[in-house]
Amino acid sequence: MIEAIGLTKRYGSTVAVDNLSFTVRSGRVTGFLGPNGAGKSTTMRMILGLDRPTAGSVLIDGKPYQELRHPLRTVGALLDAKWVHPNRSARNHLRWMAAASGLPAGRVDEVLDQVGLTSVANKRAGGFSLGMSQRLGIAGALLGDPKVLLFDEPVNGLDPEGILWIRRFMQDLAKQGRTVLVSSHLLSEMALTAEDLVVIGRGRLISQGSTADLIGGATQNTVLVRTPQAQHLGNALAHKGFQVESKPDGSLVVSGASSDQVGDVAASCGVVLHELSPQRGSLEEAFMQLTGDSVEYQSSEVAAR
Ligand SMILES: Nc1ncnc2c1ncn2[C@@H]1O[C@H](COP(=O)(O)OP(=O)(O)OP(=O)(O)O)[C@@H](O)[C@H]1O
Repeated sequence: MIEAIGLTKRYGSTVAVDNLSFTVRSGRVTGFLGPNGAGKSTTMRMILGLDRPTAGSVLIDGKPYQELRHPLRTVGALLDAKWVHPNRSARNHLRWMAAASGLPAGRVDEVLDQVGLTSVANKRAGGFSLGMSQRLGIAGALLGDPKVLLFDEPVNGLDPEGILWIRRFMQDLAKQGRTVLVSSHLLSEMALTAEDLVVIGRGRLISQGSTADLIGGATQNTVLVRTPQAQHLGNALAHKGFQVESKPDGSLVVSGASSDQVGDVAASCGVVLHELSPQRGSLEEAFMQLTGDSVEYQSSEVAAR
């Protein structure tokens, strides 16, 4: 578990992280979201003891990083996948990491296997594709078999296959009971990967909770209906107090009603339905709704909305 309590970081007059409190539970993937400059990387660095909070604290399994008895066996991180010696092989890079951290060399081949790099273990890491570099970075994070894992933008620049691999891998790590915190700009990807979300803006907490609740709370669910008797059904729904919008293609979008309610109204007035589908809001919509005022540099078009 990760617990931030009143976490604050100032760089001169810039408040990068501002009295931030949140909890990241074990056994789930938690997405860490926020507009550019929101303070995600700074928060991750403070979790890892790489930056000292100006005020407040952040605890890993109840302790600040500096007080962990076996830090690398407790928490692993992928912050920058290109952080390798280009001429070292993947295996030697990990051997060097293991030796520097007092971890058993036997872990190296295990983690190479875990991330699917065994066949290229003796190849120069400098020649690796971005996807392979990310896998190597993840292997490094796993060396100490930690219960807590942090990934900063792990899917940036990856192709769909690489993105899918990382998604499944993170979900598997969480299923093993680990705490997995992952920051990403790819919201649709986060909606699929993360069960919980922590959303920040301008260094402050905007929202935290389950992905489903966050999307449900910040967006409106509607029901799309297609029927050859649109006018008749539209009138009946409006009569029931539901809000109905007619689309140019003749379909109806009903707000304030469940698909069951719309179906019941249709049946009660003998209307034939060709489609009845609940429309859920997306994480993109929820994110824009939640972070609208927290974007550091906004285009005038967005700002004017
Ligand atoms: N070492 C530093 N010195 C001064 N200001 C900093 C430093 N590190 C971060 N900042 C500032 O703190 C704020 C938060 O930055 P941070 O990189 O944590 O945000 P982020 O959410 O990770 O952004 P992005 O999504 O763009 O990576 C920004 O205004 C940034 O300019």
